Amino acid sequence: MSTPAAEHVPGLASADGIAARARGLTKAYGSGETTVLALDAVDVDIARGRFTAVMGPSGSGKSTLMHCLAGLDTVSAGQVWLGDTEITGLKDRELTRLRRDRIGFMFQSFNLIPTLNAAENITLPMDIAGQKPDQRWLDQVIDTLGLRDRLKHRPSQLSGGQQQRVACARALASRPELIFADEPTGNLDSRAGLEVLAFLREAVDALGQTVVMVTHDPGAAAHSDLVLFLADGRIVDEMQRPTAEAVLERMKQFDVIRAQSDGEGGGGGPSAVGAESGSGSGSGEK
Ligand SMILES: Nc1ncnc2c1ncn2[C@@H]1O[C@H](COP(=O)(O)OP(=O)(O)OP(=O)(O)O)[C@@H](O)[C@H]1O
Repeated sequence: MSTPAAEHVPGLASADGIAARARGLTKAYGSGETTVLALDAVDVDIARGRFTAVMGPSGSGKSTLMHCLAGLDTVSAGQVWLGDTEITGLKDRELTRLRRDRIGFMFQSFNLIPTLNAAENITLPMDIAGQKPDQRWLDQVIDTLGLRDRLKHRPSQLSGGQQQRVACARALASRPELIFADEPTGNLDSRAGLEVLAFLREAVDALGQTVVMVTHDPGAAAHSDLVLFLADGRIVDEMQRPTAEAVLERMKQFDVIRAQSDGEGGGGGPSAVGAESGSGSGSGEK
């Protein structure tokens, strides 16, 4: 599936064009000498109706950023909004409800319930919440994902790709404002991975969903509209209309900089990264 051109210019979208926003988002783990600064004053806007990928070296803060944006983790400083709702400062119960009602999640491990069939797995979060699915929407999701003839199958009777499609349908079922996908193709072979990426793309293009995906795979990132590059807890670059080759080239620069800073005895901070970057836009949140 081809990736359509991104019209969105990060940082310039109108307020209602932003699905999630962070300002000065800082997350430290531990205390004293063992403190790890996982996120260092990150400013980011996630555009509504777009597919955003988050990339960066291992330990750069990708999962932490996703968890803080999704209200799965508390922040040390800064503010996070989902739409117009500031989620920093919400109580646990309010956060749980907000996640349940407004966010969909897809993880590397599909997290399907083995004793439930595909249809039951898809609607489980809504059933638990006592919500009735919008049947027309659900039908559209099931047909878009090609799951119609698999609904009565249990996870063990489905291939890995089909299981991930069920997980994708489950994330979409309640028509959430925002879908977070953490390495959604990590456990799949390349063909099944491509299928899932095509469906996420379709969820954005045909169903108008907003997707944020953390990935290590330049080929996966190439399905997005915009790639945000993290290094040492900061967004150091971004690339619109990414191609796998351009993303790979950009990622190689991280390795070069890391090798250089290792050679110098460490200390190559984010400011050392990300000057020129091929197709990077150079604008927006840095
Ligand atoms: N619960 C935790 N306690 C202490 N440190 C943590 C915790 N979670 C993450 N970190 C640290 O925060 C930093 C960012 O971690 P994070 O998992 O967000 O990185 P990542 O980019 O997602 O990495 P990977 O690509 O390896 O999954 C790392 O240095 C990590 O060791």
